[in-house]
Amino acid sequence: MNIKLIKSHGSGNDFFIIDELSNNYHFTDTDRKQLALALCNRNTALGADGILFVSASDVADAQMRVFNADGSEASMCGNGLRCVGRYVCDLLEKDDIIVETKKANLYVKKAEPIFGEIPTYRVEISPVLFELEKLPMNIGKQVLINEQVPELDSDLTFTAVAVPNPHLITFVDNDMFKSSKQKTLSEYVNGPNDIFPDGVNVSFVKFLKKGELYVRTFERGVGFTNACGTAMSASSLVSCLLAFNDYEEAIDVYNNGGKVRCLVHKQDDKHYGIDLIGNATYLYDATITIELNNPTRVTINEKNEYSEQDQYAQLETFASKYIEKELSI
Ligand SMILES: N[C@@H](CCC[C@H](N)C(=O)O)C(=O)O
Repeated sequence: MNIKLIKSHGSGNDFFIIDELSNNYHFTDTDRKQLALALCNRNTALGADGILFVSASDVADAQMRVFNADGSEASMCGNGLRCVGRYVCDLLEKDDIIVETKKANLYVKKAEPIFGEIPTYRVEISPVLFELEKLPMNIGKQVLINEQVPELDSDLTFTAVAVPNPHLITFVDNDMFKSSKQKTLSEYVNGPNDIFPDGVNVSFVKFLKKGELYVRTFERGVGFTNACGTAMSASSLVSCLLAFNDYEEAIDVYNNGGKVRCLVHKQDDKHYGIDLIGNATYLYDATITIELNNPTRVTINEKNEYSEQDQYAQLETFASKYIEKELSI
């Protein structure tokens, strides 16, 4: 069959958008999994961190489903939601929309750029859940905020939060980014283990100065990515909980693919909301031919490159120089 794709990215976290809303595709979940495994492979196919399937919704303007590169389905994707938000806003000729995701209907709005004239969207990250059973994380506790977990590491302190996909966050110093600790820990908690039976996204975070963080994430179902939107949102929230940053104040989050901005809202002692603001950049569109029952062979019939990445590259350069200076890496 022929499938139309748009290759997009948010902070260099890259995805194929497949529109099931306007095209007459009839995918099963096995097809979606197979498509993710086939198309996201960077050695044998076009390559991406995941696929964002856009479909009709009974309760919102559209529905987004996220499949990671390993074929697993995620409940949310912050960088992906900005890309889907742009796609659906353009399709419906609207400046703001509601997108149905696995666990919540989320507000998305076209926003003022945070760098140059780059297409920018603000997305709601919700719900925010600290109950460890929601991740799930099994360590015989109900919540974990800035505490040691001897089963995981003898020095680091961790916070666990679901937004609603699961995140394990630790604030570290510069040397930690040069060590292999994040890789070893992430591979352990994303392999067969009793603490995180469904795996978890693992972020190492550096507080740079008030209103600025650097976040590096090993994503469940993918590995190290340039950036993870929900991880940067969750890390911003944790930075407010730990009093590094302030609620309702902009937090610029640097990552290996650029920079986003987060705003953390404290509704009361138990309820929080986060806005994630950043680019939604299109790289190309393409039509491919693929057999769903033998998806290893992918033929690209047509590919049109967009020119907007040239402008985005200025933000990438700016962010990487800043990270190099601040972290000496
Ligand atoms: N890159 C995403 C998160 C994608 C899902 C994640 N790998 C998971 O399995 O939870 C983001 O920008 O939030």
